[in-house]
Amino acid sequence: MSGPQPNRPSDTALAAAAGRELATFSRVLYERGWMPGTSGNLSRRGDGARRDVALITASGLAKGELTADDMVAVHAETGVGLRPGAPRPSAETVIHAAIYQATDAAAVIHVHSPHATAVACRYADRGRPGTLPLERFELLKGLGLADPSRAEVPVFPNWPQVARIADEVAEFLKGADRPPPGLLIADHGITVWGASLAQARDRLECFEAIAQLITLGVPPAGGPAPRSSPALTAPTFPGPARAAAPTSRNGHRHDQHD
Ligand SMILES: CSC[C@@H](O)[C@@H](O)C(=O)COP(=O)(O)O
Ligand SMILES: [Zn+2]
Repeated sequence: MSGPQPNRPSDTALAAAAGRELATFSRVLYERGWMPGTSGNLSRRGDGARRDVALITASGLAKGELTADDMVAVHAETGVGLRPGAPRPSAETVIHAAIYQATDAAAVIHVHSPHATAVACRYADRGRPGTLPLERFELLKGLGLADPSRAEVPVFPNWPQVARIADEVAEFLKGADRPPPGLLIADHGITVWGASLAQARDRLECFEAIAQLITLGVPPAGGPAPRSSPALTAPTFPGPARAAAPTSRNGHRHDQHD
């Protein structure tokens, strides 16, 4: 994004390219089922001299059908629209702005992916922000953490006033020492950031895959999963090389070690 401050992203070739990139990522995430209805929003911050500007998806549109003209230029760190009368920016622009203000992020993605949303519902500390500790998961290495063995993922209440969520996000990020690049909103979804849309998307995939394991019964932290967890009972495969393991009356398989 260079040249005069864009009123619409199509005002400059670079802004149009950024708008197309946002539309492409949005369509792919929509097609995964992570942006049902008109949910979800994406933004990308300008480079260099254009760092004060971010392009964000317009509010209330089907996120699988966006074009570059459906992106709105806002002030990156306040979320204030740069052109009155332009399409309305995402209702959650202030959350993106809080992240741009407190981190080095150049892209932010918010989706309602099912597993992250389920985990956000289950681990919410009702009425106040909390954190969900994550340990052990190999995919923590995909989050760019200083210490990939552990992350404390914040979980925020889904206040009806988005500005209140944004204030709590800003407060958390201000006080956190190298926080993970993602946050959960109870009963709502997940927001993830990175140095590019591709990096934010990769991190989002890692968060969602970890959340899927948690919804399958893997404890988020604190040692290995209990052997008795029904969702984690190992499948048995028939074959001549190994006799079937004896089974106790409660149906649990006794492992044989040879
Ligand atoms: C389909 S309602 C979902 C919205 O309330 C919101 O959570 C959301 O993700 C999309 O808001 P938007 O203003 O379109 O960016
Ligand atoms: Zn949302």
